[in-house]
Amino acid sequence: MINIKNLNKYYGDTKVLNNISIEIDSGEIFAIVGHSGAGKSTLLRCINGLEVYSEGSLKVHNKEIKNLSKEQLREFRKDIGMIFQHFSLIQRKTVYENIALPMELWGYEKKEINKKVKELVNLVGLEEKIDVYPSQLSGGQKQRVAIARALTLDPDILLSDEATSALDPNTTTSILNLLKEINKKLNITIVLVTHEMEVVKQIAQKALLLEHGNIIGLDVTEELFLKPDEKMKHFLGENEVVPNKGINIKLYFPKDNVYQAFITKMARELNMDFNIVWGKLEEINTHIVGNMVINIKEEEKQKVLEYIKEHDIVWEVL
Ligand SMILES: Nc1ncnc2c1ncn2[C@@H]1O[C@H](COP(=O)(O)OP(=O)(O)OP(=O)(O)O)[C@@H](O)[C@H]1O
Repeated sequence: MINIKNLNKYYGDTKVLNNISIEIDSGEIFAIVGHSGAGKSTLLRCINGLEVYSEGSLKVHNKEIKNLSKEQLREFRKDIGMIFQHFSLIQRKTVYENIALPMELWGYEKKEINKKVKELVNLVGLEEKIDVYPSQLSGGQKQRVAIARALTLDPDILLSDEATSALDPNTTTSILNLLKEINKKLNITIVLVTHEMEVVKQIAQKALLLEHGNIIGLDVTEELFLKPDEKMKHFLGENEVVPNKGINIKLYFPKDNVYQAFITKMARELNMDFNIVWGKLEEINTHIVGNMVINIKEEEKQKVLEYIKEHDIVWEVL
């Protein structure tokens, strides 16, 4: 649905996106992750034609965005909703009027607007706030209004630029749950930009890691977190401190694997003790994944590795 190939973008002489190639499938929730200044927003804005890219190709529904005329671009943007960190609501308009705005601008009839706004207000759970002004809403409620407004023209893509960055963790979770619901119910592809790993873990099926305009990771979310490479570890700020005596083995537990049972069973069946020196379990996309570092004696290395291999566990010796 969105195909980006060898994309480069410069601001003046500065290259801010370097050789970006990604494919985003229809119905996917795709995260673009990176620290401040990595180029996330620029990439997102290239997708809806708000920024022009210097080199390479960016196709949405097989249309090369840089070849679209002004009029075509206007039509194209109708199919793309966008939400922002600071909601961008109009303060002197009510919730109803804010949501109705895109349809009014496109000249829809009042009756049709009314039907759609009511439907969307219901979807985002703000029926009781329909006639209030943004100043009377919490941050989470404001973002709900912005989401409803982004959906009025029935887009098939929703772009989200740090939409939860101004919200507390509980409100963030409720907004992410709403986005997941919208993704499923309306089959909308969601591309979201964030600097928060928690957001990626909670919602994204695939993620792209950007650093200084370069791709440093691109994978299914579970894979990225399950077995992070050196760049990813650096990115996450993880430093594993392990004993310098004996052998340290890191075990990766993919989804659906019963990690605790494996560890205790291995100890029992091999009749040996080992230390768990490091471990982390997390929920990613509603699956429990994690990794654990065990420390064993040099002479036990072979039998432990044989056991691990038999049980189809991903591992590495540190
Ligand atoms: N209009 C512009 N003109 C010149 N340079 C720009 C412009 N917009 C962004 N930049 C630069 O491009 C780089 C990427 O910016 P971008 O906003 O895409 O990063 P980001 O990852 O979204 O960061 P943040 O989360 O801080 O917004 C930065 O170095 C930024 O200073």
